[in-house]
Amino acid sequence: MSPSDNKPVSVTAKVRFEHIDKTFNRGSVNEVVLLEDFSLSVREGEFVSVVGSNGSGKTTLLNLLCGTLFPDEGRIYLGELDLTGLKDYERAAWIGRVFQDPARGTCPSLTILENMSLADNKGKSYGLGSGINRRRADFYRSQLELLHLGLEDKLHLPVGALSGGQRQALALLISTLTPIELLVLDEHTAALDPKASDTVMELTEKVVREKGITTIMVTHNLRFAASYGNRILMMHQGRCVLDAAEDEKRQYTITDLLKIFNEISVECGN
Ligand SMILES: Nc1ncnc2c1ncn2[C@@H]1O[C@H](COP(=O)(O)OP(=O)(O)OP(=O)(O)O)[C@@H](O)[C@H]1O
Repeated sequence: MSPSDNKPVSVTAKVRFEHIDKTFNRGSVNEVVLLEDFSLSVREGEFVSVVGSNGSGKTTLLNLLCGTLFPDEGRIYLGELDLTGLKDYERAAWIGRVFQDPARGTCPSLTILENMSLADNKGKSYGLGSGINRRRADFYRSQLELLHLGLEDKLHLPVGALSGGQRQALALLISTLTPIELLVLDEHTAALDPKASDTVMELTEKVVREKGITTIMVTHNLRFAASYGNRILMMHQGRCVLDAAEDEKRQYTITDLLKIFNEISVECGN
């Protein structure tokens, strides 16, 4: 099935997790009962930051959303589209994901132009002769200019020659090159130095705002979670222990978030 066969009738990007159960290694000594009757709804255009303790289930939520994991029970929707049984590649036309490792979003041996051409063809059927779309080079240059990193003059440079920050900025751009409905950011600044992570975070907000993409960002950086986006979720042991949006979210300082985080950890004996 090609993704276009299953395009949602509505273009709303509202995400719904409905009554999700997820247990890893069921029946073994390593069994982890992570999600039980977990439900969550994200409105179209929301930029949600997800924070929480190690092992609280943040990445699992993203994996369930992107189709690299499947729930034991429950359903996951993107707008009207039931994603639950779709494989990751079947969801790729609608969902862009940027990973923690800058090496995962781009191919180092290919040039910036080649990487962008590949991303441009995401979700389309390939025929002989497709590949680098040189007529799109001007469009790629205009997109790269948005980053203000000078990459528009380096279209023929192999991506492996870029710094981690430049590469992550490119991965962000590439993941949003085609008109996706949901952007998933999986600790995408965690491997960068403080300056590069600030730059990538500023670019993230710019790209998300300009393209109006519904975004879910997992981060351990409470400063980013407090400063960016319009909703914050704090996860602990497979549950949302804090969910604040808009004005309520703006009331939370980093100190408040840290306090809640520490209180929850102490309550649970961590
Ligand atoms: N594929 C898997 N197989 C077995 N257990 C898993 C798998 N994926 C996640 N888990 C377990 O589920 C729990 C939640 O993991 P998850 O990676 O979602 O947490 P997280 O909140 O993203 O943590 P971190 O902040 O450390 O990245 C952990 O106990 C983890 O070991």
